[in-house]
Amino acid sequence: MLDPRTQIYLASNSPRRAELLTQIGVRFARLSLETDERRLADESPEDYVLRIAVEKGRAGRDRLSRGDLLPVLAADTAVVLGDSVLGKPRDSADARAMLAELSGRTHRVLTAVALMTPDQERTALSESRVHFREIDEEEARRYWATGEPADKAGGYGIQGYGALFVANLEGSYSGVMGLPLFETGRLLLEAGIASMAR
Ligand SMILES: Cc1cn([C@H]2C[C@H](O)[C@@H](COP(=O)(O)OP(=O)(O)OP(=O)(O)O)O2)c(=O)[nH]c1=O
Repeated sequence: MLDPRTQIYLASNSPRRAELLTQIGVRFARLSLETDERRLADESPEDYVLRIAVEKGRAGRDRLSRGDLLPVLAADTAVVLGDSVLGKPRDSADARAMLAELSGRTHRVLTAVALMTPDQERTALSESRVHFREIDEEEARRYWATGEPADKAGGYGIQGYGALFVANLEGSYSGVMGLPLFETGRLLLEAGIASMAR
């Protein structure tokens, strides 16, 4: 049974998104999702993450029973290097190739947030720039063995061992981790949902 104090649904399987939403004191229930995350030909990285976040939000809303009017929040994160968008690594070789590409360079992390209310779809986009120090093959191998890269866009987690690679971050730490809290709090407020619940 749904706790009557629940404010929104979080349409996400990501434990990080749940952790971040808890951080700002929003009372939520989770909806799990299966989403096709393929990028369309000629789709910009910005359009791509926004489209996927909206699709996740709509899929979540479609799962609600009739008459359930609680808003649905969803997000999508991509690591962008030049023209390429790095998703989650397929395997060890893919993950090590991603780290080799990111090594010693600056990449962007885009996270789109979508908030679906019965009468409106609101979106926000967070962009961060992350500079990695150089990472050698041996370290990339050890990093894969920790299990951390497997389920993360770009094959790293800034909130974990991945912090060791981040020489500089310009933007939103929570956005890189998967849910930009400033933008999320603003969207929630626009929809009349208060954070900082105790
Ligand atoms: C870059 C980076 C990504 N990530 C994670 C956040 C997201 O969970 C994941 C990006 O994949 P997403 O497809 O955005 O999300 P997801 O499939 O994990 O979850 P959902 O059910 O909401 O679709 O990478 C980190 O945890 N730390 C990081 O530093």
